[in-house]
Amino acid sequence: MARLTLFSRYLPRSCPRQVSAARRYATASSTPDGASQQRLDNHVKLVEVGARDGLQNEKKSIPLATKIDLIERLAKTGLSSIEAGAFVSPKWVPQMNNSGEILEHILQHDIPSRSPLTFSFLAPNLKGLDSASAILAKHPTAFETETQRLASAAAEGSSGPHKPALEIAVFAAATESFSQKNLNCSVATSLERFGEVIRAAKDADLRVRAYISVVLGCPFEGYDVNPHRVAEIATDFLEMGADEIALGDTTGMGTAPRTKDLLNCLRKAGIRNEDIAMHFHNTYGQALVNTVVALEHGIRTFDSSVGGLGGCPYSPGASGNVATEDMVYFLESLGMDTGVDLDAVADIGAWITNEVGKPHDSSVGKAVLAARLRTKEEGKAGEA
Ligand SMILES: CC(C)(COP(=O)([O-])OP(=O)([O-])OC[C@H]1O[C@@H](n2cnc3c(N)ncnc32)[C@H](O)[C@@H]1OP(=O)([O-])[O-])[C@@H](O)C(=O)NCCC(=O)NCCSC(=O)C[C@@](C)(O)CC(=O)[O-]
Repeated sequence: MARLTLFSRYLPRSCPRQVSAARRYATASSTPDGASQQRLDNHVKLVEVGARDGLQNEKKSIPLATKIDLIERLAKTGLSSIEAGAFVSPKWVPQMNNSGEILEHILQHDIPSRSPLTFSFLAPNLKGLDSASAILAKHPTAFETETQRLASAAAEGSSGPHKPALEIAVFAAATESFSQKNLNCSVATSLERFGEVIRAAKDADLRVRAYISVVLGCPFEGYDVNPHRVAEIATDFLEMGADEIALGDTTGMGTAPRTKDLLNCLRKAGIRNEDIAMHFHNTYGQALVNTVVALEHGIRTFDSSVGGLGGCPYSPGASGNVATEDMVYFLESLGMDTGVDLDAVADIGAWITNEVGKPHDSSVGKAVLAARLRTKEEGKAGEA
């Protein structure tokens, strides 16, 4: 395993309060015998969120064909988890309005990929889950349930074509102000609704991801987000049956010391690293530094967005998620294995940012493409 010592001398502040140690939950990341499935070695799982988080704020309607093309291109790069859409109110997020057609497409076509795929869709309430479930019901054998996905993953040498697995994602906030703006309700009300969604999704044997937004800074309440509140919400989600907690640094306000503090708080609350994913936005350019902190802590699942697509409607000037290209290059330079083809992702980043008319926001992506062009030109000059 790669040795990461950059922040090993950093001493976190003490965590003054813990959530009840008596709380109990078992997530689907546990095998029946209790052994953790996640390999805490040098493998890092990247969750590609460009097609949902990356595109949801675009004002101009992006054609369905472009979204499907993006998802299919990403699937060929070695990325195994792809967030593909959101069953949210079209009045709130019009760009996600054709998520049902995207799900239909995924279920009706064999999407070529290097590894078994999981596609994730957001659902803010039972109405959203019902819309997704109605489509799944039309194609009951076209996808793997969570039980089937775990069995396939456990099967030695399982190769050949795989049906995709489906995941439902719910999303609460760590602050009341953000919850009101994003979900039009309090955190407590949102958790009640998400409890219903999670129960129904688990009854349908679907994997559930639970986001908590603004964990390291809120556009309305500032930097001082209470890490204990984050730990409480994460614990609530796990008790409801969520399989994974995705910690959203929505505004990119997170810093290395506060990332460390937050993760220590979650650890003291009994939340396991293998149940946590980090979702960093790069607005302040801190995403890779915070990634090192999380890696040192033992986290091995990170979200990213091809080309650095994205933004936050409530954070003026917010840039997108950390770019997938930057994450692949950075993680592999540390000796970690992502399984993702950097060249292929760099091509997709250039293509989709051009399609959407956004600046290409991946330093690594641009550098890879420039280096490739230079090599080609030198080759031509050599031949002449
Ligand atoms: C939660 C609500 C619906 C409440 O919105 P509301 O207005 O309070 O709810 P409502 O129940 O009064 O519904 C309003 C209208 O929306 C419809 N509606 C209601 N639900 C649905 C649904 N599921 N699908 C389709 N339509 C729906 C409903 O039928 C109704 O239509 P009308 O009767 O007026 O014609 C709304 O606030 C909403 O959709 N919010 C989602 C906002 C969103 O998608 N934000 C972005 C995702 S979160 C994120 O990006 C952060 C993350 C995850 O990336 C991590 C990070 O970076 O932090």
